[in-house]
Amino acid sequence: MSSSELSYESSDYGDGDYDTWPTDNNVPDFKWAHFPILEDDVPAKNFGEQQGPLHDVGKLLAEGPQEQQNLDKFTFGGPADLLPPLPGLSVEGYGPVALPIVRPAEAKKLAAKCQKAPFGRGRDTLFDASVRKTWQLEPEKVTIANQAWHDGIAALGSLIARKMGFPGTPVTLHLYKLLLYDVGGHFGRHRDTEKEDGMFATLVVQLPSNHTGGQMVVYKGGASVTHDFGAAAGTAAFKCHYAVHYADAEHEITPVTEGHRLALVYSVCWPADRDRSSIPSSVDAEVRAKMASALRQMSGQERRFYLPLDHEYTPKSIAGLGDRAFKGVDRDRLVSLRAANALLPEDRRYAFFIAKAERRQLFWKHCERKAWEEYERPRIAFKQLQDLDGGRIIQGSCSPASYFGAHDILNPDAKSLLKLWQGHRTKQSEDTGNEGPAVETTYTKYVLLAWPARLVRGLEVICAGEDETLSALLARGASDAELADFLRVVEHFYAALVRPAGVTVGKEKLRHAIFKALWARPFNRQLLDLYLAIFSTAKLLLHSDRGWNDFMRLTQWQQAWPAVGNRVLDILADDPNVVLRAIRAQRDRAPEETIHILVEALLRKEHGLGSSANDLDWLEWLNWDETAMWQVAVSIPGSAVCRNIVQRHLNAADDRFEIGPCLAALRNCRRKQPQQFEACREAIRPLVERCIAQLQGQRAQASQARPAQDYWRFAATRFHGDARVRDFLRGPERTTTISGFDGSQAARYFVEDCQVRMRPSAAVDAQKWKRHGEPDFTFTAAKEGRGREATVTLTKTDLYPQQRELKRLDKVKHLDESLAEWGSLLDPVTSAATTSTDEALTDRDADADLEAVYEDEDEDADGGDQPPRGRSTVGHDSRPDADDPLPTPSQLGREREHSDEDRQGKRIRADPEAE
Ligand SMILES: O=C(O)CCC(=O)C(=O)O
Ligand SMILES: [Fe+2]
Repeated sequence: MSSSELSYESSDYGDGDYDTWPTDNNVPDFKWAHFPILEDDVPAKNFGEQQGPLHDVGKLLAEGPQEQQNLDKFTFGGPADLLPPLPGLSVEGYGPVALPIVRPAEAKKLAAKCQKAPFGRGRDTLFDASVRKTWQLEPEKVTIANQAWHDGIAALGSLIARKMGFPGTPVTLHLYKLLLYDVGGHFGRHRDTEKEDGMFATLVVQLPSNHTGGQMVVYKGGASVTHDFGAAAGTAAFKCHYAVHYADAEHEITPVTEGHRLALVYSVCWPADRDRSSIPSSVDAEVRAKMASALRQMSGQERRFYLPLDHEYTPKSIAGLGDRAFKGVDRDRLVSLRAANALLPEDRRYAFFIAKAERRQLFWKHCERKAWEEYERPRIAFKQLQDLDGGRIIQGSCSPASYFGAHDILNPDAKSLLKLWQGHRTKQSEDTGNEGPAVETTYTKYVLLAWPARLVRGLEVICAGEDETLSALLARGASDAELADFLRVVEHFYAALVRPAGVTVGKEKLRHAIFKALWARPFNRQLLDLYLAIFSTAKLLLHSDRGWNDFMRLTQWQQAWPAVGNRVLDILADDPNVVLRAIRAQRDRAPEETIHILVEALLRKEHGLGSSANDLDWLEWLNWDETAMWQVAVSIPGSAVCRNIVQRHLNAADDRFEIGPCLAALRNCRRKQPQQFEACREAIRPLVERCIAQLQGQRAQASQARPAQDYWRFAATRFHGDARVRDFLRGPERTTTISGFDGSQAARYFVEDCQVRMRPSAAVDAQKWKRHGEPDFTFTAAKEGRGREATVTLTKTDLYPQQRELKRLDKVKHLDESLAEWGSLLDPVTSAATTSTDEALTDRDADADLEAVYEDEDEDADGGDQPPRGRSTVGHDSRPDADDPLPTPSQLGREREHSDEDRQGKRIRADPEAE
């Protein structure tokens, strides 16, 4: 908006009974008078729909027939040829008035019969000669004797109707005041009050007058029109002249500089019984049909839209008359829209409402830059919704504005944003202390709202407020059916609006109130389903502690949970992050079952937790480990969690997984929840079977004795001394003789070196092997001969191959035991009965099973003189004992802090080839 447009202030002046917007915000403007805010305007091409049905409707409305362009001649006038020059005017207590008045004494006498004319500001009636200076007389004190005058006035009514674009409409003219101006008489810029129902314009008839000045200037937007009442033509003294302007047009009467001016003011009104359907639509049938098809399309998409009205209206006229107060293009557009709407099938029609729209924007003065700046984006609100004839008000103080998108504005004239909103403006100033002064500007303007008729119940709920509607329903003991009806509306609007935007707060209060209401009444599946349809994301359900508590109540609700539990889990599974966050925040105070349920939700979805490598991170983040997962998994009835974890491991490409925690959990389950054991075992079976198959493979390999020809091959030898010795140790020969020494001394050193590298103490004492690490060779070295003839004879000893064989047998035994145990867990007969085996097995460390992985030292020929590594270094201490009560998540979390390092080595591979 340009500053010139903004800098004019509509003064709230009018007649004594001036009717204005509620003016509580209207602070006198001494300090803020001309704050130079330059709000950036937005051209029509940058907002609203640019292509699509609403845009089409706008274009069709703008197209209209040509005369529509003239409809809005907001003011017109000229010589009143339809009126006789002499009305036969007489005034009570004065008698006939001779026109024009020329003698000051007469004027004075007439003025004595009149009152000083007041003007209104806000709700007050004031006298202030600097604003208005004229004499006025009530119509009751005026008589007009000339019948031709009355006929002329009636004819003028028809002319006005025609000029304003509704030919044939019998508008009526009511004499409102007689006005007399002396030298200096004037009336500052103002808008007229709509003095009576149906008044939409003002007609001024200036009686033959002998004066200069006293012209009427009518403003609209940035433009103005001046009516000089015959001054230029020199006819003022001999004829009547008239001017008509819409009631909302601002106008002023310039000061009379000479002589006297006498005028009659008429209110121009719609006929009292005006029937809306009698107003002809100015669009032809073809345009109407096109418009109908665009409306139909929009209504099918449940689109809402609004049309900012072009004219200004007072609350009184809108409240009293509804759309009958509409003027010019507003009236015509509404007629067209309604005509097109009427062509639609009933369930596709729009319902139209008039609403008072407010566009508020806060500006503040930047202290340093000394400039006014936009403080925040403008806020729009629609208030005081009423249907077109004003008969039905939609109650409530909530604005449905957020249910209209940025594209839902109908802008037939392609006005810029600020032009569109230009209307009544109020300002409220605030001192915000250090931040400097702030000014809130509010543009107020009536709009036509279009809302799909079949969804009007939704509009009612939105306007009344969901919370308020619910409390009202509950307060009057609404039935389940009524509650369901309400929930359906909320579902329709709220869910559709909020869910895509991901809004989580705001309606949390409503969610809680609804849940409380459902909880308080006997279980009703339909209501609960609606509740879940509205709050259908993990965020919406678990938002805040209150959300969590309600969720817990739901899980413990005996009839409800079995009915809707699955659905809830599915909802939660869609947003694992939210669930994880909730678990983390709540687990110290939540009952274990609730945590279990949430974990189950996490594991439920194919793409939920458990389907990617990140999942392990999630668990880490949760401070949960595999053991805890299994503990939870097997303890959940139905063991859906088990199936999920199992599936996750079966799917994992690298089949990296720990069977230990799984078996421990399974054993625990057999002891603690025998009734559930069967289901868990079946869930876990595929995984255990796969492990058994792997163990069997390992056992098959381990059970094969070494072929005789390989007996003296110490294939894994890592001997870092002389390469000849290493090659000998790795080879099939038992003895070899090495020669070519520089002398006896060199041969002796050679022998010593061999002995050192063999770590003789370990080599001779098998019992110490475990402690010092197992050597991967045993041999003796002996020197023979002297001088350059000296040789060293190396002889492999039996100790190493024997230990190797013992270890192999041990491994076979170990694998047999594991296989027996795992088999027993899968075998229905033994697993159901044998508690003794059970005890024995549970005492054993489950992870020892995995140490039995076949160590094929032949493969293991890398460097380094470390003893062969033990395969599995699982941190046994870190894992809760299988016989302990199921650990709570918090226990697990605490425990984890101490056992991170242990756990590093915990994930091992069941597949020996992969190591
Ligand atoms: O004096 C006139 O012509 C009109 C005065 C006027 O604007 C009013 O009474 O509201
Ligand atoms: Fe006026």
